[in-house]
Amino acid sequence: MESPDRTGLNHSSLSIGKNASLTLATDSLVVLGGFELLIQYAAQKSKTKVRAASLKYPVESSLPDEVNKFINKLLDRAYGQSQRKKRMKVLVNPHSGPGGAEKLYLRDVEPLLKAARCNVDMAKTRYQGEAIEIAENMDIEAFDVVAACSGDGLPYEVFNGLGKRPDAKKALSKIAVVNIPGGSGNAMSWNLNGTDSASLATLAIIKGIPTPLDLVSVTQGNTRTLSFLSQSLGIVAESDLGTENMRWMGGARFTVGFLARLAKKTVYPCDIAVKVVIEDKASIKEHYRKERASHEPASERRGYKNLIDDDASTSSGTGDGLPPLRYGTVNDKLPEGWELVPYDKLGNFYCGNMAFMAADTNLFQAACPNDGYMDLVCINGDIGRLKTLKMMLDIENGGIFDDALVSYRKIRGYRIIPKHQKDGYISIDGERIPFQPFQAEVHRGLGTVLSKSGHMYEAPWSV
Ligand SMILES: Nc1ncnc2c1ncn2[C@@H]1O[C@H](COP(=O)(O)OP(=O)(O)OP(=O)(O)O)[C@@H](O)[C@H]1O
Repeated sequence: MESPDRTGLNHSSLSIGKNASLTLATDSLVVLGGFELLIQYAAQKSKTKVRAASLKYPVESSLPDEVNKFINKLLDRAYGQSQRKKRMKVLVNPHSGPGGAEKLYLRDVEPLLKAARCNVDMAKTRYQGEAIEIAENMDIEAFDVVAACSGDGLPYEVFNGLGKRPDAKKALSKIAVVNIPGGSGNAMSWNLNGTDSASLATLAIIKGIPTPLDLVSVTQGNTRTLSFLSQSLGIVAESDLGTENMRWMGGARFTVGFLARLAKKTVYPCDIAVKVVIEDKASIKEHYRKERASHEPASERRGYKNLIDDDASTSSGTGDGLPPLRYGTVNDKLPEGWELVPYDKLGNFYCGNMAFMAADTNLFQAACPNDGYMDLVCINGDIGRLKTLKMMLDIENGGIFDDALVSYRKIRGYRIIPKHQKDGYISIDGERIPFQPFQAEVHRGLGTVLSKSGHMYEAPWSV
């Protein structure tokens, strides 16, 4: 306590104008009376752009409690259940996208993160694979989020870096991996932020809700990698990976590549064994509706404890690293009950974990972030060009799920062995892997992302 001096004034208190004073309390500064209230917010500039803006109002109140209550209420409304002042490790791929992700970051992203008082630690990636190292070695206690300002390639590396740690399970559940779209393929952002606009995505992330995400282990040779988006073999993989020379086109390169290959009616013969869980489309619709209506807490959306399955008990494992593989690797003998079936006319094998594969490509209409299943689409390659073109249109208008020529299943694992073809394309999350047999299985809610809804994708076409 400070005692008044000879003038009779208390120096802990300073009058700063009409009805206003500053008071030094034991551990804080109490501002009484007239002062300014600063509100920083995202101003809508166009359909696809928001910008950081601020409003200042003089406040003439001698009741700081009243003002604080108002501020807290405002922030509650703005953030809901989302965490404020997120601590973010931001990785910018300077070579990403047609215009350069770095410029985009400085202009559209950073001012919003600052206005939201996020604690940002930004690094530019210097070479391919660096994001794996950064995620593998980061202090997970110091951050809530790793944000990749890039295409889908960098988030893929971040998941895999977190997966390499001895404390992988904890790291993957504590750190939310998000994408600020800056590449040419921004599927992750379409699914979770509902946009490929960098500024709108940043706003979605600032307000995002932690959401468990199923991750898929892919084994090939002696490697095990984590996939968060998709695995494909056939026309889609080829259209994506076989068109690197058309990168300047941006998203259109995919469609152009697809149409060029379609004209050839190519088939990609394979032997495939699948652990199917839901086989018919009516039951898949039922399952999807249940997921959409379910609001169980995030902690209940991880591991396999709720799944009724003969091999469920061994799935989560007790160690701190990645969960053990329930179905072994591609080098082991086929798991019990699996049967290799020849798909001699396969045109497209596409296994998805998210709903959108690109802008306007909501192929996996029944995909859910953490239902513990992968969605498998198989389409024959010999079905005729007109029908295939109709299918492409169906993807755009939400009719692909019900197309009788499309096989759609909810599965928990598979093995695929390409045959009668020396080389070809296999894509894991848009990255090319060798054209050799591989096996995949899903781990329920192993990873974490931020989403707008907290439990579903931002897809326009559900089932
Ligand atoms: N400085 C760098 N130089 C070269 N490659 C890099 C660099 N930083 C990151 N990369 C690599 O770039 C690849 C593409 O990453 P990104 O996440 O942007 O996905 P993308 O959608 O393929 O991007 P885009 O299609 O726009 O190039 C990743 O494999 C990543 O490791």
